[in-house]
Amino acid sequence: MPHELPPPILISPEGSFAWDVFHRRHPVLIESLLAALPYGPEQVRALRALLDESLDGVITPLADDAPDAAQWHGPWDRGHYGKPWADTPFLWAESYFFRRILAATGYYGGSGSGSGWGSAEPAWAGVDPYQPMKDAELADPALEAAFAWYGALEGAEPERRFAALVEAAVLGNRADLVFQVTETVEGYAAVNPPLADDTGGIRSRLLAARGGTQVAGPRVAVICDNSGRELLADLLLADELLGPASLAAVVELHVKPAPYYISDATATDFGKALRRLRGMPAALGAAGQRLFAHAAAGRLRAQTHPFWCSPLSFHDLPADLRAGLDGRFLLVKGDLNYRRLVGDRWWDPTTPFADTVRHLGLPVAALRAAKSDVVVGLSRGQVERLDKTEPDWRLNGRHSLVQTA
Ligand SMILES: O=P(O)(O)OC[C@H]1O[C@](O)(CO)[C@@H](O)[C@@H]1O
Repeated sequence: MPHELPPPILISPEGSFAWDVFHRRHPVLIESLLAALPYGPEQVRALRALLDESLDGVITPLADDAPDAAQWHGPWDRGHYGKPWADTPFLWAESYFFRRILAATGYYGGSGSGSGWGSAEPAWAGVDPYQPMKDAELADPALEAAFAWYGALEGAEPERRFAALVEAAVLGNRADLVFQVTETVEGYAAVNPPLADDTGGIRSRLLAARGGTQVAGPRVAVICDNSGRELLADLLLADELLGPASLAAVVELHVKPAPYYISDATATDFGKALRRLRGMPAALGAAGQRLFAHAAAGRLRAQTHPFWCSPLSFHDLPADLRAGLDGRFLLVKGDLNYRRLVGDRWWDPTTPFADTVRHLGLPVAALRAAKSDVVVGLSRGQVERLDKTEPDWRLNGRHSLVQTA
């Protein structure tokens, strides 16, 4: 049944999760950026000015000569420039904040004054401000032990392998670096069973999509979220999809065209993660080798599109991207992508998942640890119990969802 879209989540009121992200998480984030790379006075000033502006100022547009000004001043403009940040939809404002970090650090060249383009001080151009944090996560020697379970899957039934790999891809989403700016991720053992678990449904849809050929499944488009631990798990899932069960003919990893939300995966991160995996021992390293071969054969592809760094929900997919996704099975990873998939709105959590993704017109699965207010597809009983026993259940990252439609 079609639902009217509920109201969007705004940054205000004070005390809401979105308010907390801007007023508690972002100040810590800006300090971490300043501590991570030796920025000069221009970048330091610009980062601090951005923070001040976002806490109680009005939204300044990008300079007209910013490389993506045409998008931000065109189809992505929702009339928020010149208005107070506090009155702005959370999704738009948070995404724009991350774009403005790139302007402030000079990622697109420029002085860091907020324009981000065309000045004579290009030293930080192309430098990912989050690279030190991403590199530290990928260099962690504990990763081998954290993925040791993978070796034990050898010889396991295909259903069990698939379920374990989906679970790892969901659990990997807990480890994102935005969340860790202010929250702690406990050991995986502390996680609850998923609030919704349609892992079996995903597998049967992929099998069904093989149709009469029985040779290979559909093209699967993974709308990636974080690099590091999450991307390693996603790569192992991709290997499984391309493996003997032939659940996918091709896996496209849709990564971000630029650094975004701290740990979001770019093509650089894809390369680094796959190299890290290939360097691991035994079954993990073998999976890395296979994935390199799949990449060379065109069965594993990293793809990107400017829209993945836009401040909009998937209701606004541009025509060229929508056409490029046609015929794909979408695997949508993570919390931010979930917000963009169903819409960053005050959904009644008992709204059926299928109703919220119908706008896409594509088969889709969402794999996500809950870290924001948006949630759909639960039963009234679940919601009442959680509201009573664990008031921050939507936000604390201890609950996950595996949903498909
Ligand atoms: O990496 P993910 O899973 O998209 O999570 C991003 C995090 O940042 C947020 O956008 C809030 O800052 C939440 O949605 C979530 O806590």
